[in-house]
Amino acid sequence: DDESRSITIVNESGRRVQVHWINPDDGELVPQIEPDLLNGASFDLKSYVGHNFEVRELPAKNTGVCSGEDQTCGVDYFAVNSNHDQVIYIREGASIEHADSRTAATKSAESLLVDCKFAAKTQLEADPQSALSIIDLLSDCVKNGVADEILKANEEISFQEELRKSMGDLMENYTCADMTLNTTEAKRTEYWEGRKVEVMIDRPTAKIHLIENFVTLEECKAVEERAAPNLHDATVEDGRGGSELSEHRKAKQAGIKVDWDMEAEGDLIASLSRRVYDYVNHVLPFGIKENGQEDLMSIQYFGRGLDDEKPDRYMPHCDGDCNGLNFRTGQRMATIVMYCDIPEVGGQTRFRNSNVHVIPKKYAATFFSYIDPVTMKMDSGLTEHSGCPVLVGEKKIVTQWIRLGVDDENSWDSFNSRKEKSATRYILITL
Ligand SMILES: O=C(O)CCC(=O)C(=O)O
Ligand SMILES: [Fe+2]
Repeated sequence: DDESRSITIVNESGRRVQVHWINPDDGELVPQIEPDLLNGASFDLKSYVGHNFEVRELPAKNTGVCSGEDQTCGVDYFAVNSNHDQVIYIREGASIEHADSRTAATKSAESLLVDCKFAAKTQLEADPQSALSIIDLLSDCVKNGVADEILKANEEISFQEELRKSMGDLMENYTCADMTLNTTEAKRTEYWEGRKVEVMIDRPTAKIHLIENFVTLEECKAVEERAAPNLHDATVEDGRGGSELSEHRKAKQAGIKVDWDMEAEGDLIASLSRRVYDYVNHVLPFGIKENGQEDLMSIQYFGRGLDDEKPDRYMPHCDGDCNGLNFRTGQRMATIVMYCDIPEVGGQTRFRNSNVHVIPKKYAATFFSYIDPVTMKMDSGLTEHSGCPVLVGEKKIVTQWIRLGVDDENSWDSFNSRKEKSATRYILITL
């Protein structure tokens, strides 16, 4: 959980030491490594923020005494803090140096400043009147140093991200096929209007929530009835503003217009749709309205048996932009997938890059958003997701893709038809 930390303990004291956890209830010393930690050795300790430890030097085996001047054994203490990458260095006389992600960052900031300060001082000594240009010199020096550090960190993040994505890619078919895999454990549980909400991912640009009892049997029936006459093969964007059939997305679908005039009379579809926007507005500070939004979408996957080679499925994709760049007005930034019918085999919703695996639960919903409402930057892949192959039974979901920056005058299709216009031009040129 959020409070657990893995701590590396490195013994550089020149002696054997013993490491004890101090039980806060009775002060009892609980050994963490048996029989002791040899000089030059290290081990990883699983602990929690706030836990206290004692490190004690052990007497030398041959002399029976410790290294201190009066032959006393050195003792020191440390507490697990909330930073990551904590390393406890045990130095001479068992004195402790506690390093972590913050001290490492502070150290590199310090060493950066030392060089800049030196340059500024040299300049000041050469020309004591040049205060202004020294400020420039100093700030340029710091700016360049910080930029270099950020660049290095970002380079590392990109490298790790590539690794994680290629592993997710490789794992997709295995994890979909693994019927023993359960829904991933939540980070924490919340409640929304009496419904249990499991928070799976909570990052500035990416949130994934599972909400129980989001939709009712009656609402599911109402959607299914309205969808039935319009069900057709699902399509994907063809990259030129149009749409096309694809192995990427094999399912039936039908758009469902919400009759907002009927909301006051308690129309089932309108009240479901209202709940969708209420939830989005509960999580995100945009005050989203229904005007100009996409229709609700009924998506239905049909199982044709365990050895179907081309089962209904929805291959990994992002619903909106997931390139880490700025949000574009009128585009999607959140999705709610509601589960009406659950297949017997297959049909999990899977977020491969964040290792969130969801076994659909009847009437539950998966909410995810892919925008940082503060910086307006888009997610860079954590909300990429798929609908695993449906092999036995039927999976019927209702999806709402939620856009930002649409209204009656600028409805969602006006943002897409701009692309379609250029697609028409493209076709004319190729003809
Ligand atoms: O079928 C699923 O579980 C995922 C559906 C989906 O990706 C979508 O509707 O955008
Ligand atoms: Fe999707």
